[in-house]
Amino acid sequence: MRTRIKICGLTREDDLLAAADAGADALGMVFYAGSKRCVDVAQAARLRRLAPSFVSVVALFVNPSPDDVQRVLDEVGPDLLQFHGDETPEACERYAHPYLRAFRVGGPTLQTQDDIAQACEQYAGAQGWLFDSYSSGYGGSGLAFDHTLLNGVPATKRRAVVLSGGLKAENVEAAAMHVRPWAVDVSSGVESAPGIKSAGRIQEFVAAVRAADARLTALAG
Ligand SMILES: O=C(O)c1ccccc1N[C@@H]1O[C@H](COP(=O)(O)O)[C@@H](O)[C@H]1O
Repeated sequence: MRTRIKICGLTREDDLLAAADAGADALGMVFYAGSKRCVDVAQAARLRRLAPSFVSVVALFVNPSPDDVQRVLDEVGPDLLQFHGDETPEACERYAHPYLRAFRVGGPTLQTQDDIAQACEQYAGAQGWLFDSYSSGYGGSGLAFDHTLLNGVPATKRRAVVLSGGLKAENVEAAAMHVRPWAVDVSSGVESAPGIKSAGRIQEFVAAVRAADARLTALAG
C-alpha cells in the first residue's frame, strides 16, 4: 500500500526540488491565468527539465483553448494533463494524451453519490478522476468536501481515484484512511503563500500520507 502523492501549483525551482526530495510522485503546474499559481510556458519548461526520472509532471488547465494545450504539450512535455474546468470528454480526449478529470464535488451537478457515479462513467477514458471541492474559483481553494460522497465511485475503480481539496498534514492521514485513494493531491496545504511552497510543510504532508499507508498495510495484513 503506497498512496501516490502529487504536489500541485509549483512555480519555483526550489519548491519543485523540495517536493521531489520529499518523495512526491507527481509535480503539478497550473496553466490557468485566473490562478495565483499560474506559470508561463517558458518557466514551466525550465521547471520540467528539473523533474527527476520516475517523477511525473502534470499540466493543469481550466477551459483552455486547444492551441494553449498543444503549446504546453510541445514545449513542456507533461506526462499527464489535468482538466479542472468544464471540459467535455471530447475536449479532454482530443490530444490523445493521458489525462486526469477533476470533479468539483458539491457543485450544482455533483451533489450525490449517484451524480458522482454518472460523472465517472462519462469520463471513463480518463487515467484518473480527481475529486476536489466546489468553490467559486475553479480550484486550489484549500476547501474540503464530504468524502462520503465518494462512495459513488465504482468499487473496482480505486486505482482511478485521486483525492484532493483542502488536504494538509493535519488531515490527510484520516482522509486517506477513510477514502483509500490511489493518490492524493495538494496545493494550498503545503504553502506559506499562494504559489510559494514550504519544504517543511511538504515533508510533513508526505510523512502523514506514509503514516496512513503504514496503518492501511497493518490492517490488510
Ligand atoms: O492551484 C490552483 O490555483 C488551481 C486553480 C484552478 C484549478 C485548480 C487548481 N488547483 C487544484 O485544486 C485542487 C485542490 O487544491 P487545494 O489543495 O485545496 O489548494 C488540487 O487538485 C490542485 O491541483
